[in-house]
Amino acid sequence: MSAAAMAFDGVTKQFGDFTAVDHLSFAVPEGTIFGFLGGNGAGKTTSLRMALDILTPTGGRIDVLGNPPSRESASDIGFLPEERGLYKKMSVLDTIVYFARLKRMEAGPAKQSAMALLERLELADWAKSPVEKLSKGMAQKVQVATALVNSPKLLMLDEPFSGLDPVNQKMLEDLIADAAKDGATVIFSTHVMQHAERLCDRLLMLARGKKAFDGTQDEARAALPARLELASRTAPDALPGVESAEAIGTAEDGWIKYDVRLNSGVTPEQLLEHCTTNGFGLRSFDVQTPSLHEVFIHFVGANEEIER
Ligand SMILES: Nc1ncnc2c1ncn2[C@@H]1O[C@H](COP(=O)(O)OP(=O)(O)OP(=O)(O)O)[C@@H](O)[C@H]1O
Repeated sequence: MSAAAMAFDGVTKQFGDFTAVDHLSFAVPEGTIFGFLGGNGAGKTTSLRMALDILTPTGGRIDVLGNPPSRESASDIGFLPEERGLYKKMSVLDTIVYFARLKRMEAGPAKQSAMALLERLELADWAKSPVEKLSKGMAQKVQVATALVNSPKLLMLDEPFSGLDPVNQKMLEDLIADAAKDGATVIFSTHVMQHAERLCDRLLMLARGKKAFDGTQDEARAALPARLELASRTAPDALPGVESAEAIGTAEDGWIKYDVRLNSGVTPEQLLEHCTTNGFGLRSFDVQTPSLHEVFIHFVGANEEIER
């Protein structure tokens, strides 16, 4: 694995008696898109704030771009906070340039980069307008631009999709994917599985401050018992490795469709091989890939608030 852009090692954060982040360890490999997934109050924002040196951990160690969290690294990091806020009277372009200058960009390149982002975000016509004239979603896109303007090595986006309509969500997904293609490491928090499903190389699932899962999407899916749909003449429930088989419909000529769940650790390939070797007639055999939502429920539980 390549070097880590961020690593937590046994990190805990307590607010009084309440433990918001509980002995959390994970690493974000450089150049990946990494999703922080968890329901409300899971500890996502608290973790990002510790990585940005806004909050100090109660215990454990954090490494960001090879150093402990510090304001010194600010120019290498782009951050979209959960609470959005910009100077209302400042123009859209000046706002983005202001943030670029804070990150030590020269005036010329700052303006160029800001305009390129505004074009990309379809906000170029608003460059001279004060921020207060923008809709909430448009203002959020401007704030995304302030995080991206200096092409930071590490992007941390806290709930970047919330408040955006589907067209703008897609625009932001493309922007995130392109930033990663250009070499940035992107960490974003969300409780909407679809964005994570489309974007993330790796995931961290949090439940009440504790790590519930950390790894790739494939690894997460592989941990779930396999499910498949098959059509056979005989019920498949007695086949080895089958946990349950529910008839879900009849195909022509007496073939019956079944929704089959396998025992943990049994693969669909093993079942198929058994059927072939033992002459168990099959008309169809379709492996069902679990959605990230199902994966989340498996690791974190159905009681956590989450959107599909
Ligand atoms: N400054 C604080 N003082 C006391 N408790 C806090 C503070 N900040 C966060 N918490 C608590 O820590 C827990 C984790 O909060 P956090 O904001 O990190 O969750 P989150 O995963 O980002 O949730 P959400 O999706 O709702 O934003 C919550 O129970 C929250 O009430």
